[in-house]
Parts: sequence; C-alpha cells; structure tokens
Amino acid sequence: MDTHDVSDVPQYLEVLLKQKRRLQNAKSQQGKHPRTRKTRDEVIEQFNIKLMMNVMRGVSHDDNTIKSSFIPPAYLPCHNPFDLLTKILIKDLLLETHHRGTYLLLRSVTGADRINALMAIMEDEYQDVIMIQLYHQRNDNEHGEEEILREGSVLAIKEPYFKLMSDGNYGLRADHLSDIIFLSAYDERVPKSWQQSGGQHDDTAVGWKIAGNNYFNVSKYHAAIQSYTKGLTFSSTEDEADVLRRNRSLAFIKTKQFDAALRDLEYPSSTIKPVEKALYRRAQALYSLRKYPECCEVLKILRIEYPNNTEVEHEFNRAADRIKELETGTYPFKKLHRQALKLQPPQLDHATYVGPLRIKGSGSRGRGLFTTEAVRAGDLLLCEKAFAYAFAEEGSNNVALLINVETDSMTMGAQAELLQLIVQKLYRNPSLAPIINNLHHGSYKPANVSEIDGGLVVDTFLIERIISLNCFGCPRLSQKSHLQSQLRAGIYDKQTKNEHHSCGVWPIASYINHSCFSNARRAFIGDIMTVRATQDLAADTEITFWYKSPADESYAERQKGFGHWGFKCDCIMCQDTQSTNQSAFSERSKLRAKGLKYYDPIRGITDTTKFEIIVQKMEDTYTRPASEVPRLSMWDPLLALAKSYMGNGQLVEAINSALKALESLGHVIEGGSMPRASGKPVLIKKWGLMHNCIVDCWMLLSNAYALVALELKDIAEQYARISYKICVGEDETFNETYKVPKP
Ligand SMILES: C[S@@+](CC[C@H](N)C(=O)[O-])C[C@H]1O[C@@H](n2cnc3c(N)ncnc32)[C@H](O)[C@@H]1O
Repeated sequence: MDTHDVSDVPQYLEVLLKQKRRLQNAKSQQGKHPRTRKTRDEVIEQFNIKLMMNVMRGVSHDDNTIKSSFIPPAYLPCHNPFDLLTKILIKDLLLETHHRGTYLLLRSVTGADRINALMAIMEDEYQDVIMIQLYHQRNDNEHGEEEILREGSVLAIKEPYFKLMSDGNYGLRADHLSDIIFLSAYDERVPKSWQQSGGQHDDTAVGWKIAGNNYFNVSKYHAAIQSYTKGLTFSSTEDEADVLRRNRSLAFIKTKQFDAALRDLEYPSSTIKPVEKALYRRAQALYSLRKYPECCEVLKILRIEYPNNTEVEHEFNRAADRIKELETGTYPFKKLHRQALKLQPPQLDHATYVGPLRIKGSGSRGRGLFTTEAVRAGDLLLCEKAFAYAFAEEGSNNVALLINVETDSMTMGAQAELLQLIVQKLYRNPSLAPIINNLHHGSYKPANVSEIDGGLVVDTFLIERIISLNCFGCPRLSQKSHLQSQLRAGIYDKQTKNEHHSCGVWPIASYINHSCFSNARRAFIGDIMTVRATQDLAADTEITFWYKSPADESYAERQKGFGHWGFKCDCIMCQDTQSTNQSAFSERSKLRAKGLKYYDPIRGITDTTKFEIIVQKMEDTYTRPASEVPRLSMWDPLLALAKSYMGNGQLVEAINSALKALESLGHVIEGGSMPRASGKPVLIKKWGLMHNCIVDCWMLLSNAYALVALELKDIAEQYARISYKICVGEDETFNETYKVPKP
C-alpha cells in the first residue's frame, strides 16, 4: 500500500527477466556436480580482491548504481534438529539442490563482505573451500555488536543449498536464520583442530563470569553471552548461577534478545528480596517488548524496595505515559510531530492505542476490522506504533530494488531492509512471532514447525510474503504530503501518485480491507500510523481504507491496482465504473483537456463563463447522483472555479462552487449555499470521500463566509479542522499550518 511498485517498469522488467533466465539455466544443472572448480588459492584470492574493492568503493562513496536484491523461489527452512542431521563435505555437494537431512561444518578463511548478504569463503575439514551467502543476518557493529563472521569463525549450515552464483562461481545461499548455527569457540561440535587456544581463565563459573564481563566491557555481547552460558555449566550454587544469569540478561538486552533476558531475570526462588539490578533490567526488557503495564508493575516493586534509586521515577513516569496512551488514545501530538521531524530515523517512543475496534470475519475478504460502537467522523480509531519500520529519506539514493522472481513483483524502497529487520526481531524474540505470522499471507504455505534447536524457526519467505501483502509505504509526516498536495491542487494535478520509499508493518492496521469508497483514512507521524473515521459510523461497521487511492479510470484499469492482493473491489464506485460506457470516460477526458485551455496554474481560470459550461458538460457525463457515487473528475475544476471567484471577489459564486466541489466527492451538505434560504447553520449531513482538498474547500468557505455570512465562518473552519485531523493524523498543528489567528 503506497509503496513504490515498479513491477511494470520496462527497465526493471528486463532485470527480472534476466534473472529468471539465469535461474532457468541454473535449473538445468540440478543434481549435477560442478564441472570445473577453481583452486582454493584462486577462490580466496578472487574474494579478497573483491573485498578490497568494496572497501575502497565504500570509502569513496562513488557508487550511484541502484542496489538490487533477489528473493529466490521459496524453500522451507530445515525442520530437523541438528543432532539428527548427517555431516556432508563440500566435495559431495550437488548443484541447485537442497541437501535435505545433512549439514556442512565450515570455518571462515577470509573476512566477511556484505553487499546484500553476508559473504565469506569457508573451508571444510578437508580444506575444500566455498563461498557462502548468508541473507538477513544482523549488521556487524549494529548497536555496538561485534562482527558476526570473521576469519576463523565456525558455523554449521543445515540442509545447504548449493548453486551457481550470478558471477559464475559456485556457492551456498542460506535465507533462513535457523538454518545457520554459529558455533562458539567452546562448542564441542567444533573439531579439535579448529579450536582456538582461548580461555586464559579458570574453567570455573567465576572464571567464565570474568571472561564474560571482559567481553561485555568491550561491547562483545555475543561472546559475553557464550561465556556466561559456559559458566552456568560449572556453577555449583544458586547464587553463582543467579549472578551469571543476571550478567547474561544485560548482554541479552544489549543484543535486543528481550525474551531471553526475561527468562534470565525470573525471580530466583532463594531470594526473598528481589535484586535491584534484576528488577531494573526486567523493567527495561518489558518496556522494550512494549509490555507497559507489566513494566509498571515491576517498577512499582522497585520503587518500594529501593526508594533511593533515582532513575526509577523517570522510568516509571515514562511507562505510565505509555499506559495512558494505550488506554485513552490521548497523545501529545505536537510533540510527536516535532519528534518525527527531528529523529533520524523518525521512530517514536509511544504506545499503540486500539479504539473501539475488533477483528472479525468479513466474508470473502477474509478478516476485517469492525467498530464496536458508533463513532463520528474524525474520531481516532487506531494509533499504532510500527512493529518494524525501515526509513529512506524521500529523494535519497538509500533505496534498493527488491525483486521476487516467484511473484514477479518489484518494489523500490526500503523493503529489503524491512525484511531483515522483521526476521531478526522475531528470531531474537519468539514471543512476538504470532503478531506477524498471523497476518494475511495469500496462498503461501508456511513451515509447520515453529521451534528447532532451542530457537524459533523464522520462515523468511513467509515474512517476505507478509510484508508484500501488508506493508505500508509512508511519508515522514502526512502533514508534509498534505501540504504538497494542497500546493499542487490545480486541475490535472490530482492523480499524483502516493508512493513512498520508507515502509513498515503496522499489524493491527493490516487487518483493514480496501474500499474505494472508504470510511477511514490513515496518516503518519514518523513510525506512528493514525487511522481516523472519515464518516459517522454505526457500531459493527467494517472499516476500510484505500490500498490505492481511486482515480476516475475504467473498471479494468482500477482493478489492475489490486491484482497484487488478489481481489477485485466491488464497492459502489467500482460497480458504477463497470456499468459506465467507455464513451463517458472519453468525453470526460476530452472536456478536461478543453477546460485546461482556460486554466493557468498561476492566474487560475482565464474565462470563467466558458469554463463553467465545460464543467456543466462534464457533470452531464455522470448518471448517478454524487451523493451515491462520488465524481472523481469534478472536484478539482470546481475548486479551481471557487478559487477564481474568490480572487475576483465573487463570494456567492465562490461559496457555491466550493460546496459543489465537496458534494462531488459525496458530501451531503445543508444550509451553506448562497443566497441563504434559512437561518440554519451549515451542516454535513453525510461525509463523502476524504481527499486532501477538502481542507482547502472548507477554509475557502470559512474565509468567504467571514465576509457574507459571519455566523457560518467558525463552523466551516471546524469542518476544515476535522478534515485536516483525518488527513494529517492530528489537529494540534492546524492553526500554524493554516495560519488561523488565535481567538
Ligand atoms: C492487508 S490484508 C487485509 C486483511 C485480510 N482480509 C486478512 O484476513 O488478514 C489484504 C488482503 O485482504 C483481502 N482484501 C482486502 N480488501 C479486499 C476487498 N475489497 N475485497 C476482497 N478482498 C479484500 C485480500 O485477500 C488482500 O490480499
């Protein structure tokens, strides 16, 4: 939704086709041994040269080519525990084959390179070498984490896939994190000849604790975890084990493994008074998992037990603020707005509020989100913090092409990064897996095993499919997009595409189905998505928003946009386009072209009489009333007319044209037209489609009423404010945006 889909762009289609041809050729080699192989020295030398070139390129920043990443045909992760697999050797590998039931034990003989994947040359125990490509691995030095792969690292690849690489060499590709087991220097599975002389300490719990602390102090958190874990196998007393677990918990927190940290921080049965550090870390882990009420409970105990701890108060207030947000849906929106402008990436520390909504079946649409009580236009239905968010500044070249050769879909943006973020987050915190795994994934059949070797099985291809069907492209601030569209709002500019390179997954919003005649609208403030009702809704109404905003186009054209999600929209607007003659569409676009002759982007309409005749003729091409089926080609010429009249001081005409623009989008408005028929206030009887231009229309009306019907001015402004709130997410920045003087 609103991502930059380039699946139909010829330039990229060529890349896709080339890749498909390459895969097809490779397939013909399936099950065969490679014909020729480079020597060990040649493979290592070639890799090292590339590594050096990449380092140099990285330093000089002279690479402007677009990065691309391929999602290969899906395959399932290994579902066998390591102990049940049989060891194989590099010489036994067959091309384009998943070696099910086996594993390869490898040691790195080079440093690692990272382009799309983490790559290195590795040897087996017979000194045969091979290139490996490990996808979706964490970034080295991310948050101060140590290198994941360096010369001498040992790992096992479960059920390896051997293939012809794009550069013509042979190698292994691994997409599932649980298929790789990084073996610590202390692991018994590491062959004796590969074990490094390490351990300058006693083989005791205390010795390993000191080793762990030493690693921790130089930010080698994974090595610290391995040392504390080893220490636990030597600990003879409960207290010794508690200290090791507590130390390990902090290393887990540093590496964002919050589930594991919490396990290490269970209250030890032998201790009556919980240890201060344990409580503090427990609160930290719970906060990071967004379990704010539980976090507050722990902080309450900490406050009572350790009243001198000065940091608790701050932490407690922070968690209490999150609880208030999730319970009441009240947010300091102006502050959020400032944070979204300032933070890089704009990831905000706020909780998710779910309004009067519930998930329930929606017939052939699968599941949907429904209101549990009546709501008014503008009400906040959802204010959701992204589960994961990948930011790419608009206009920057920090984007990549993600190509799925199986679904033939291609997006430009930060989707590849998003995939890595989600896969990593779930792998590190299995308790979060259901949030993502339960989302719609089309016809993809996921692995039916969830745990292996003590860790979570994250099916990368499932996550990729979930992202492709549920992710949202998003601006840093919808307020910015809103203002840009207002500036552009002249005729023929309305079809500007909503395509963004930043993207994220908002799991609750993902249950919302599409309708062109939608009754809710999303907006973004950094990585927070707001969803507000665009109409007054009765209880038990399914809420819908646009996956793609509707344009005045033929039925076939409109439905093309939904092909990716595998449905055809059957809303009233789509039904109407289906029954509309092609001649009506042609006539409309001819008239629009004609109208353009009397329109100047700076001066506005140059001949209002002629323009009005054209607008009237355009209206005649529609058969159903706008209150039933919005007329998507009408609002912008009508608004242009209103603005021209306003500029000429023809206030009555300006008001009537602005009202007609609103009505063309399905609004039913009473009591606002001129000359005034009664003393009734202007009133929206029924809200129509929520377009950015609605704010402009109401502001124009407010300004015009100020001169001819003062009693309607504030009401019109109020409607502008509600519309702004829906489009932008909040109305705390309304006054400064529209320069409304303070009362
Ligand atoms: C982001 S998910 C929405 C939630 C989904 N219905 C579920 O059960 O999880 C997108 C999928 O919902 C379904 N969907 C959304 N809008 C629809 C519509 N107007 N008509 C039919 N199916 C729709 C399609 O299967 C689409 O691929």
